[in-house]
Amino acid sequence: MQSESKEYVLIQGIEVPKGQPIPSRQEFTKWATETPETSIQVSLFIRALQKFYDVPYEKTLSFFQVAGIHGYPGDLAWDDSAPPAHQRGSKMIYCTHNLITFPTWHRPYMLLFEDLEFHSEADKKAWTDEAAKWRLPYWDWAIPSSKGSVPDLFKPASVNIRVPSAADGSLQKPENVSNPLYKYQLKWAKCSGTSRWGIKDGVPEEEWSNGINNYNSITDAINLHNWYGVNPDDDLLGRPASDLVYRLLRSVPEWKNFSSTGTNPVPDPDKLPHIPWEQWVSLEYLHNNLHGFIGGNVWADGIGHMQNVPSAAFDPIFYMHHANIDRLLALWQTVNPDSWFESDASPSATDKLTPFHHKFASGKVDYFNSDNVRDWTNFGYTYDVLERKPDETDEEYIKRINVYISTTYSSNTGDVLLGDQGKLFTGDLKVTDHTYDDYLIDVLYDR
Ligand SMILES: N[C@@H](CC1=CC(=O)C(=O)C=C1)C(=O)O
Repeated sequence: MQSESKEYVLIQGIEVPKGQPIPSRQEFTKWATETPETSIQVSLFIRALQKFYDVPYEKTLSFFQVAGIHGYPGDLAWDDSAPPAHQRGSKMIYCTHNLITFPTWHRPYMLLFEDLEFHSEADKKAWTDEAAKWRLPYWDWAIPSSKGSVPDLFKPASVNIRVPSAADGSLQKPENVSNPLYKYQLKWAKCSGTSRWGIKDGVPEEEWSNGINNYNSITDAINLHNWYGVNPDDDLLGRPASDLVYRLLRSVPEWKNFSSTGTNPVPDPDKLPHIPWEQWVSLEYLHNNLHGFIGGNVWADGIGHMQNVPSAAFDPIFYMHHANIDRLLALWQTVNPDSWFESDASPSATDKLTPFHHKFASGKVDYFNSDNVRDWTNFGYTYDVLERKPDETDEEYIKRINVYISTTYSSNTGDVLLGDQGKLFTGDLKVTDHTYDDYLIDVLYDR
């Protein structure tokens, strides 16, 4: 990305040197490791994010203004671009919700954040190799092994991070710094620190205005998966996040249904007849639920910035959540390679994704549109789980990704061959287009 005087901020994606593989965004929990103090990339990211926070808010590329693109302050044009055009409360904001451009608008937004982290880190010269490989980590809140817990690196107010090695190559004592992943703090406002499940009904403002986090409430919410809009008789309730990820990626093949709650509206749960989940579960629906689970969505127990569109992007966890939403989009695109906006769709695939500018190969500077961001690998990143094997055909690749989706997310879905539960065909038999792996025993013997 480059910023030129009197010209727009251009979102290009991090450049990959010719002949080098495209680096992958990694899963946050694994990436952060249990000992962040030995990781170069963690150190780079923490330092870069803190520097980003420290940019004065009047600057276009301050964290304050970049986070403000998503929702509030609202009404203001960012980077002298076209003004925001979507109504939220009494204000106009940029982010597209309830529209089929929900997934594609957030793609360049994450690229902008990734670019800014990459370009502003502190010790690039010393650690260039690691810096060149760094991409925005994603937090996979659905991965069954995490049991819904928030990765440790988000939790402490300060962290020990690695410093460059001594001249003889030995590791030096780590440096203790305040942790920018813990919260973002405005310098002037009363409601200054971001909270997760921290702001409660009736509790005096002084107690939460500095920011409060209740991680057990996030884990409980993710595990209780109290999805909104679901009829109590529906078999979706009581299922974990992994189950909804599995259903969405495997059983919602059309873009208009997959992309948005606008074109795939959540029905009134009390109205009969109940509409089967395949007809209303979307990426945006799953994403909305997680905003509530992460931010806090019960006034009596505590709410927080992530549950509210205008304030969500001020919590740094937003970017790891949205990298994961973009990964789910990329996984879905991989297994549904021909699905995209229909020709009469509204908004269309060529409608502009304001305020995000790009310099095209022709040299022209214009806003991105959804077609432009369809292939994410054009923007210098992919995902660890989507790395291709050499010599793999498209067909083998798609099959392998389908197997990855099934083996990672289908536990507890009630699918066929649930060997560990000794049950067969307990799944939703209305879904007919699945293929299933089966056992094959190959016996060789001497006659
Ligand atoms: N219930 C919220 C969920 C939500 C979605 C977001 O995109 C967000 O940033 C924050 C919260 C809404 O749709 O209004």
